[in-house]
Amino acid sequence: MKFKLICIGKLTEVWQREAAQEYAARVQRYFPLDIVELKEEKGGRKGDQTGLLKREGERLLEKVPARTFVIVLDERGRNLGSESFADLLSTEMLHGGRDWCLIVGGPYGLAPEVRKQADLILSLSKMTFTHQMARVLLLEQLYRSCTIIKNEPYHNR
Ligand SMILES: C[S@@+](CC[C@H](N)C(=O)[O-])C[C@H]1O[C@@H](n2cnc3c(N)ncnc32)[C@H](O)[C@@H]1O
Repeated sequence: MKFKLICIGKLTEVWQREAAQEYAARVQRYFPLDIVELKEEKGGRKGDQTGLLKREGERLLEKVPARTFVIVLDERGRNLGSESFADLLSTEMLHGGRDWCLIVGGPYGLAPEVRKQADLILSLSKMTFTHQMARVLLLEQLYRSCTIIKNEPYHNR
């Protein structure tokens, strides 16, 4: 089993890159993780956000491997506790056998066409985070799930 994380936009600050690298390295102790960073489309401030999201979405969907379990990150999605998220991962490992493809949108979110491809639309909170923060939080939750599955002390349950 492996993870592919597809993100729109860069981590602009050093502290964001360091946090993402730290948690990505921790996840990789358990599973291979490929992070693909796609360029943001320009022009959102001029008002054509629908067109921008559509173009971003088309590029993004080209990177989604076939037969993966697709998790789209969106604040309007399903809220899962960390242990439920870990259960989902463990069930997929034991019975599903599919790799996971996780998608974080850009500053203007994600096109409906991307959400339609989701097996799960996952919310980290009802609050909105920057795409950079969402990436870091997701990586931390992936790492946390790995430690929960292995019954390691990080989660302190
Ligand atoms: C700044 S947010 C986009 C906000 C945009 N206005 C929207 O309505 O989706 C950038 C990306 O970060 C992720 N994100 C931000 N907050 C999130 C949350 N609470 N739960 C899950 N993903 C979130 C999503 O993938 C989102 O597309």
